[in-house]
Amino acid sequence: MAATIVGVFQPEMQNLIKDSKILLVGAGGIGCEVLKNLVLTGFSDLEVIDLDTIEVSNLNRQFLFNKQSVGKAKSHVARESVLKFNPNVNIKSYLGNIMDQNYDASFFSRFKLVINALDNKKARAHVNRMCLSVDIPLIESGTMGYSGQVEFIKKGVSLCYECLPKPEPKSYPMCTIRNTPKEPIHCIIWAKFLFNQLFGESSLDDVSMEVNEKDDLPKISAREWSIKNNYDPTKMFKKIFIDDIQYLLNMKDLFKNKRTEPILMSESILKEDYADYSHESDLKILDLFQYISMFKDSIVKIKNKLDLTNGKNLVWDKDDDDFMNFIVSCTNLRSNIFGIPLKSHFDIKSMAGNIIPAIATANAIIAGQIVIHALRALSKNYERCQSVFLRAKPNHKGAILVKDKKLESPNPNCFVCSVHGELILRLDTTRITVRQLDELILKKKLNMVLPDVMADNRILISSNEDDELDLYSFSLNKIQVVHGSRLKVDDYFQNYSVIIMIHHKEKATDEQPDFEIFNNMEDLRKRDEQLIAEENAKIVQETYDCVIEEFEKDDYRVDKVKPTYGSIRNEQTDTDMMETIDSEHEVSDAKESLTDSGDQEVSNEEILALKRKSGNEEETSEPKKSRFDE
Ligand SMILES: Nc1ncnc2c1ncn2[C@@H]1O[C@H](COP(=O)(O)OP(=O)(O)OP(=O)(O)O)[C@@H](O)[C@H]1O
Ligand SMILES: [Zn+2]
Repeated sequence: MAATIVGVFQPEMQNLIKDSKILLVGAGGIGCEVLKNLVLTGFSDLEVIDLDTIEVSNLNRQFLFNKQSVGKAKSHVARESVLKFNPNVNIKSYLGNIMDQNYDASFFSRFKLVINALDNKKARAHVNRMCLSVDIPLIESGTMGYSGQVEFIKKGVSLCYECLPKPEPKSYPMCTIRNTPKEPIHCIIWAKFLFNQLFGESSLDDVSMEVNEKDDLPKISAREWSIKNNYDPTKMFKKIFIDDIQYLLNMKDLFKNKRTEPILMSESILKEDYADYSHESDLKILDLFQYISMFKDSIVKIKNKLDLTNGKNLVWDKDDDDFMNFIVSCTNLRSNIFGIPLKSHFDIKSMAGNIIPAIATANAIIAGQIVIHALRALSKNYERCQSVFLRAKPNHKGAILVKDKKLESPNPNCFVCSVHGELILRLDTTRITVRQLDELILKKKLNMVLPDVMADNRILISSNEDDELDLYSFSLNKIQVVHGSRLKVDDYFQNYSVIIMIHHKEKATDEQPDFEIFNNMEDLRKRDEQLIAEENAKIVQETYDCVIEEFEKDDYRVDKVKPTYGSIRNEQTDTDMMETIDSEHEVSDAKESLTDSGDQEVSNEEILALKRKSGNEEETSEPKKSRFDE
């Protein structure tokens, strides 16, 4: 179109536009906009792939779709819609996962340029590796609310998608999730782990206890127990919300230090009548009996879905109503037990799905910039393909679209695009099994699809189904993978190889991560320093808690310290001050001044110093959010 209008592009560019075959990965919010732009610019040889079908919730911004398209494949409908703008364009559409083996190196090498319009790290990292392997330029993009970003990736010329570490989403200590939740988000995360444990992919994050049905029989996992009991909803309710809680209550030390003890529900609740919830608004908080009914219904419906998969695992999806009902009911039932405020279906869905509203205008701006980058990349004007950022608020020059000064060169230590990729994997070799190495570390964390692993010329993991290795259930040390072992890992599908050096570290507590990955020894050392600092802060905190506990007991009652506090907060009542002290009690901070104080010898000056410190801490402890990824 535009390319055929004389004067819009130089003849050379017109030819490039006409002759370039482009692959678009993703036909969602950004993808629809990009497809329309490409066609209107005059590109006439396009392929588009998306694994999903159209949902009603897509219609507000994915304007190539309408009500009649709901349930149909995004890629096919997007193709049909843009053909109405220009029927002479050659567009091929695929309903499929770009990580599927059909889309191998020979598939990718047919294109002049690939454009990513995806919504998850895993697929982005995979396309990055495929494009590096066949040396095809890639344009990577993403939006989050009003912000967005376009990046150009070319082997040896620019940073690749994995050159720099990506911020990790905020994580919570596993023991808080399993044992001592304090906020609704802890219960939401617990409910998502529970979903995976009962119906999804196995992980290290199991939350429901193993079951010992008879003393003389070995314990079985909650998943095995559920299968044995045919996912009976009443038995499941009793196990998860009564027996598991009783188990926690038996752990005497768990609820010291002002942690809220869970309240055990009486088994008589199991006999209550069904409480309908089907006509309630998503914005309303329901009563306990409605959540019990919702829980039981969701178990039955999800079990039916599980039966249809022929033994495969279910993958949690916020847009599946039964999965969401499971999360909502589990979250609120657990919150109720731990005295945590309940949340509406709407709020829980936003938190569980990490939902930040998608903004059509942000997608449109980013899609426009993608096509500008595409024209520059095709004419090999790489130096002008520096990253462009859409800002939620204007910068000091009043601009919302800002670009980097120059195109960044590749990171020479990148474990993906550098010649000799190496990584250090720190884990407890006595606890991590070969299966966990394969599924959780290589596939889930390092985004591989079909890894093969060798150590000392022995094959440990094979992507070839005919190789019967059967080492999956062994821990790494049992197969002589120990501190100092070097694993050679290849993913021939991604044409990607990396050496993984094993660093053994005993996992002492539940709170420690199951494994950590470092690019080099320097990063590992820095992490150790950080851990030591955190450990010291914890010791100081415990000392502080002891001192305050004594202080609150008798001699140092609030009325006795009033004069000192009164001079700062003279508007406060005694009860206000009691609350102030309590809430500061919770703030974790390094309170060095108290490390060697005697129990009751704490002075008011020291308390004041602590108050100031905890104030500072609160200002800087804002969690950092990860951008553009689920
Ligand atoms: N591995 C993959 N292969 C092919 N397409 C993928 C893959 N992973 C994600 N996608 C597609 O990328 C698109 C991303 O678009 P977008 O971010 O607008 O998500 P959405 O699912 O349409 O919207 P929302 O997540 O907000 O409901 C989706 O259509 C999704 O199906
Ligand atoms: Zn790289």
